Amino acid sequence: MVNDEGDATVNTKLLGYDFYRRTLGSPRYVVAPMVDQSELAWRMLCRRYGAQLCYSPMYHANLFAHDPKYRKDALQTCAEDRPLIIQFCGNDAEQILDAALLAQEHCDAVDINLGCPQAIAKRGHYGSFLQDEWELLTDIVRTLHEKLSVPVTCKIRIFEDREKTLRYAKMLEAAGCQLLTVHGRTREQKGPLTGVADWSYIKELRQHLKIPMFANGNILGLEDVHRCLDETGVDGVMSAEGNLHNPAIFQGIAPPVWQMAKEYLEFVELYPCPSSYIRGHLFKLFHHIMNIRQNSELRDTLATSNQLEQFQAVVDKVQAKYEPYHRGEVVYVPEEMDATISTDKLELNAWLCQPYIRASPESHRQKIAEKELEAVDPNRAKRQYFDKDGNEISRKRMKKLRRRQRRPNKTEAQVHQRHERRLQYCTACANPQGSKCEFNLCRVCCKDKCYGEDCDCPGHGILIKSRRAKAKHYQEHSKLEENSHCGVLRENLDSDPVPVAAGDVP
Ligand SMILES: Cc1cc2nc3c(=O)[nH]c(=O)nc-3n(C[C@H](O)[C@H](O)[C@H](O)COP(=O)(O)O)c2cc1C
Repeated sequence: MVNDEGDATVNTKLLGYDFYRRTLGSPRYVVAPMVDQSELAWRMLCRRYGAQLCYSPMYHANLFAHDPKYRKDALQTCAEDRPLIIQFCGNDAEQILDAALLAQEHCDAVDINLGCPQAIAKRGHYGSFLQDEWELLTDIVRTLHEKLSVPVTCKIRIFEDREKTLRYAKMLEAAGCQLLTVHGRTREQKGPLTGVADWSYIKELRQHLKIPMFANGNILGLEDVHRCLDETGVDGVMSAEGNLHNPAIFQGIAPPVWQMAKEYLEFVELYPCPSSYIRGHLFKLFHHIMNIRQNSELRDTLATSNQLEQFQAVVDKVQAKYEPYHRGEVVYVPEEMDATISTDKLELNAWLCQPYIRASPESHRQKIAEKELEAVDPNRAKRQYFDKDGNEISRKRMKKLRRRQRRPNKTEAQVHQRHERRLQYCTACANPQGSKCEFNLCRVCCKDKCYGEDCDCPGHGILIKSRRAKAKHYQEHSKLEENSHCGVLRENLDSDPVPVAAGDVP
């Protein structure tokens, strides 16, 4: 394993698919590296519920190499915590190597984080902010590949440019990367602009690379995992947010949140971790419950808890309140959501582990636009809505689009495709066109046209011309009947009032 100079040689370690199959055991279900969230206690819970490989949170190579306390906390693991990949960030080959040499006997591979898009990564010059420094990356990956006794792996984001993404991945493979995780989003897709990951890039890389690959992004349930495996041809699928909301995601079940929380806290008793991690996990698990207006006190209690007993008490309260509904002993009347937190009105089955569906980047842009307009003209802002192409649309239409985007298991492309199929714009304004309109207009413009040009649109049910003709007919043929019919006529017209102009019905 180790040569005369103390260096591990590449000849003695398993590489590529041998490493994937024999060392890792061909995992398909992978828990992502998550700062402050993929700690030992959580990993153990996930393994119990079907995770076949876990990543550690990302560690700073420099701190790990030089701060014994940081390293001791980071290396918290146990015999059952395998297979395990430990992830580092850094921008210096020797520094990362120093850290990795100290970690290698506690894990099955060392991963380099090349995907982090956060401002802190920009300041520290690591993660996705290295994705244009191919010489440096070659140096880092090659050094680890040559000097470690375990394989080196990488986690990347895509470039918008497909061809560049492929060259990037090939460069890492050529430098010695033995397994590549591809997060199908660009560096710019983060925070409220996260949006949907594009698996087609991952599929393309899979067709050109020889090393094993994991796909990451858009995994909200087990059906997504299998769809992703089928669509991209990758070897495994990695989940982060979906896993935090449902640690049993890889078993395709939705257990009650208190069950997962209790089991997690039992692992925390065995493998302690900072209270901030625990709070983070419980807030994620209880996301849907904590959004309910009546639970605001519970939310405050959890926010200020920092002892294991306090966390257990919160879990007990959640269980006491929701278990009778879960058992069917009491009929659940959906509760009202806190409007300051969620745009949904009611929450259904909030006590079951379920994914959190992020708002789309379009609705985020919409909110920003509304705020900006509000600042200029408070009355106008409330009336302005835009679709993803920037066209102004009605409030009703906007609500419909938002509802569609919140529907689980639909990629943005699918939602958009359906929307495109049905949605044509009015030729006179940016509102949606009536699907049967004679003049390719929205209802309002169509009505204006029919009034102004004395015509009918049966598609919209706007029959101005016919009604006026009918009115004239009555006027001309029965002076006597006119008054009695006029009332009926008016009644008929009320649903679609025709302005009474000179020469029209009096
Ligand atoms: C709480 C949290 C912490 C994360 N920490 C890391 C990390 O340490 N290293 C890393 O490469 N990615 C990290 N990520 C990104 C995820 O690994 C993953 O790439 C991203 O969330 C997309 O996957 P998802 O759609 O399944 O959430 C983190 C994500 C979350 C939500």
